[in-house]
Amino acid sequence: MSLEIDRITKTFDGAAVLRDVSLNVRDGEFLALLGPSGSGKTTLLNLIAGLTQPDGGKLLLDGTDITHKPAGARRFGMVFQSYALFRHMSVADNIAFGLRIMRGRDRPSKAERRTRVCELLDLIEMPELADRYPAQLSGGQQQRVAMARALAISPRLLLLDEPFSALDAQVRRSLRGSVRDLQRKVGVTALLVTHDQSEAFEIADRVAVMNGGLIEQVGTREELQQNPASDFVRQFIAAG
Ligand SMILES: Nc1ncnc2c1ncn2[C@@H]1O[C@H](COP(=O)(O)OP(=O)(O)OP(=O)(O)O)[C@@H](O)[C@H]1O
Repeated sequence: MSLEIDRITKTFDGAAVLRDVSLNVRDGEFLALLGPSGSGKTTLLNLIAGLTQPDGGKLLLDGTDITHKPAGARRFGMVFQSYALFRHMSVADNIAFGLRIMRGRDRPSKAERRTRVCELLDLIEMPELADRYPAQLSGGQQQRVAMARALAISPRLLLLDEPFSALDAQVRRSLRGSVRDLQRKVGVTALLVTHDQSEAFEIADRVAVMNGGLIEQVGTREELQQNPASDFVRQFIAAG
C-alpha cells in the first residue's frame, strides 16, 4: 500500500504543529520520521493512525481518501510506546487480540487464529513462549510480541512510534535488525517515528527530517549527508 500525505495542517491551542506537510510513502517502503522533540513527528503519526483529525489536507491510501475514516476501520498495525502489551493475557492471547475483536466475515475462526498465532511466533523466533505472560519476558521479547500483535491483522500500514525507547542500548540495537527483517518478510509499508538518527538510518529506506512542523527533506542517508537541503538538515545530521 502507498500512502500520500497531502498538505496536512494541524494546530493545537493556536500554535501550528504541522504546516502543510506533504509526503509520499511508497508501497513496501520503510520510512522514518526523524526530528528533534516537538517537531511534530508523533502528531503526524497520530493523524495517519486516525487518532487525531487534521485541520486541513488529505491522507490517501493507494489513492483512496481515508482522512476521515475512523481509526478502527483503517486496519493499521501499531507499535506505540503507550500501547504496551496486555499484562493479564498470555503471549498467544496478546498476539491474537486484533483477530479476536474483528467483526463479521473478516473474523477468523478459532482454529485459524491459532494457526496465525503460531506463524507469528515463528516469525518473531519465540515459538516456545506462547503461554508466558508479559511480565515473564525481557523488554526486547515484549517488543517482538508487540510487533507480532501489530502484524497479526495483516495491517495495511505498520506505524511505530519510538518502539525501542524503553529498552537499553544493546537490546535496542539488536531489535533494529529484527524489526527491519520482519517488515521486509511481511512486505508491509511502514513508518517509524524516532529522534535517533542512527536508528532511522539503520532501519529505514528513506528518512524524512522534520523541524518545526515542516518536513525539511526526504532522502536516503547518502542524500541527506551529501546534499542537505537546508542548514537545519546539515547541522542536525552532523550533530547526530
Ligand atoms: N494534544 C495536544 N495538545 C496541545 N499541544 C500538543 C498536543 N499534542 C502535541 N502538542 C504539541 O505539538 C508539538 C509537536 O508535538 P509532537 O509530540 O508531535 O512532537 P514530536 O516531534 O513527536 O516530539 P517528541 O519526540 O518529544 O515526542 C509540541 O509542541 C507539543 O507540545
